[in-house]
Amino acid sequence: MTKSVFITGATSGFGRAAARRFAEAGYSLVLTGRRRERLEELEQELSGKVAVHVVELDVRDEAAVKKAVDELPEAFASIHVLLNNAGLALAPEPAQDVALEDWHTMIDTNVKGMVNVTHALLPTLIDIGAGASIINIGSTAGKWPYKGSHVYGATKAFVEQFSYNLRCDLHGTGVRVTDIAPGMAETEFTLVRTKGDQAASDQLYGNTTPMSAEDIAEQMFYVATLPAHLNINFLEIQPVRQVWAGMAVDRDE
Ligand SMILES: NC(=O)C1=CN([C@@H]2O[C@H](COP(=O)(O)OP(=O)(O)OC[C@H]3O[C@@H](n4cnc5c(N)ncnc54)[C@H](OP(=O)(O)O)[C@@H]3O)[C@@H](O)[C@H]2O)C=CC1
Ligand SMILES: O=CCS(=O)(=O)O
Repeated sequence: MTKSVFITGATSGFGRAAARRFAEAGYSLVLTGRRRERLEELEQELSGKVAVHVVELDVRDEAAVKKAVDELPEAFASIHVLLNNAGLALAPEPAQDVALEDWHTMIDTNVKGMVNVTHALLPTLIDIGAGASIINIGSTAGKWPYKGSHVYGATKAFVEQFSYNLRCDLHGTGVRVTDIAPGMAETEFTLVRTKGDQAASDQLYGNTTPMSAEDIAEQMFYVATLPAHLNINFLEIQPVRQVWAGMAVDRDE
C-alpha cells in the first residue's frame, strides 16, 4: 500500500527537501505552500516518480486549510505522515524595536497555522492508526533563549509542548508525535527573517558548516519510518560548530 505525506511549507528549505526524500521512498505527496510556481516546479520534478497533489495554501487561513483537506483527491485521502513544517522567524532586532505585526505573523503562522493543519488532519491520521506520524518542526530557539528570538523562540516552545500534549490525547490510537528542533540550517530562513538581506544570510552561513535542508529532511524521514511501536518525542539537532552563547552581564562603565 502506498503511503502519503502531507507537507506544509514544501516550496523551500526543509519542506522541499522532505518532498524529494519521501518521493525517493515512493510516498505519494501532498505539497502545500503559498508560492504556486514553486509548487508546480516541484510537481513537475517529482510526478514522474510518485503521485503528487499540490495545493496553494496559506496555513494561517483556517477555512482554506479545511477546504484543502476536505477536497483531497481519493488517492490522497489517507495521510500517513503530517509534516508541520511551514514557519518563519521575523525581525532579529531586540523586542523593543520590533513591529507588533511581525510578532502576530509568527504566532499566526508557527502556532495557529500548525494547529489549523493538525486539527484538519487528525481524523485521517487516527483512521490510519499505528505507524501514522505527526512531525512538528520546532527549533533549538524553543528551548534556548537568545537576543532577537523574542516571539519566534516562544512559538517554537509552543510547538514542543503542543507535541507532548497531543501525544497524550492520541495515546492508544497508535498515532505518533515528534518535535524535531533543528539549530542553524542554510535555507531561505534568514533571508525571510531579515526581509531579504542576502548579505546577512551569506554572513550567517559563511565560513562555517551549517546543516542543510537535506540533513533535516533525513531526520524527518527517519522519524516517520521508525517501527510503528516507537515514538521519538523530541529530536534536537545542531551543527557541531553551533553551540549556545554564554550568559550576558550588564556592567557599570
Ligand atoms: N533554517 C533554520 O535554521 C531552521 C528552521 N526551522 C523551522 O523550519 C521550518 C522550515 O523553515 P526553512 O525550511 O528553514 O525555511 P524556508 O524559509 O526555506 O521555508 C519556509 C517554508 O514555510 C512556508 N511558509 C511560510 N509561511 C507560510 C504560510 N503562511 N503558509 C504556508 N506556508 C508558509 C514557505 O512557503 P511559502 O512562502 O511559499 O508559503 C516555505 O516553504 C520553519 O518552521 C522554521 O521555523 C527551525 C529551526 C532552524
Ligand atoms: O530556528 C532557527 C534556528 S536558530 O536561528 O534559532 O539558531
